[in-house]
Amino acid sequence: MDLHVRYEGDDDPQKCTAKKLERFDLATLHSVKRSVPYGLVLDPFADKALSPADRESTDTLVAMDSSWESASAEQFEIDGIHRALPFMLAGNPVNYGNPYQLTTVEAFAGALVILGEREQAEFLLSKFRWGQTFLDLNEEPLERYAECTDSAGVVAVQNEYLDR
Ligand SMILES: C[S@@+](CC[C@H](N)C(=O)[O-])C[C@H]1O[C@@H](n2cnc3c(N)ncnc32)[C@H](O)[C@@H]1O
Repeated sequence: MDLHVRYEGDDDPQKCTAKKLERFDLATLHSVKRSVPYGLVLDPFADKALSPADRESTDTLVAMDSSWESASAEQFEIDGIHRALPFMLAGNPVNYGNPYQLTTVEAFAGALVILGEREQAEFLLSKFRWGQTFLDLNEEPLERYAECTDSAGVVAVQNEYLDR
């Protein structure tokens, strides 16, 4: 899938995972909203969870890279199909083990696995020393989300993890 990032640029560029993806030519960064192409927008404020059914709608995945401190619903006012990611744990050293607050590369990778593009997910994560940790931590839920047919199924699986 084509990966695009609405880039706010308020995080340390040395640590920013979107910047690193750009350096490897794996994602395109956009500093203005209007240049972001229409696609599936990874949006933690969205009402609907991403599911394999979304794969049919587009070949374009969009994330919004800003620091979590400044992330607001307004920043996600991007034209596209907005989806939240279901329960997953961060594998990066800054937020290790925390649910939902993923880095941009983790969000892309989790979404790609759910959408049936595991190879691309593994390739992105291979550029990060902790990348495999993300896949290991979330192996079982990711596999189960990827087997669901729709968003309701993904939410039902997610609820099993939240109830534990
Ligand atoms: C807030 S930025 C933080 C990026 C961080 N500075 C980095 O270097 O990767 C992470 C982005 O990944 C996506 N993302 C992360 N967790 C998500 C979730 N639970 N649901 C949907 N999208 C999510 C969103 O596009 C979000 O804006």
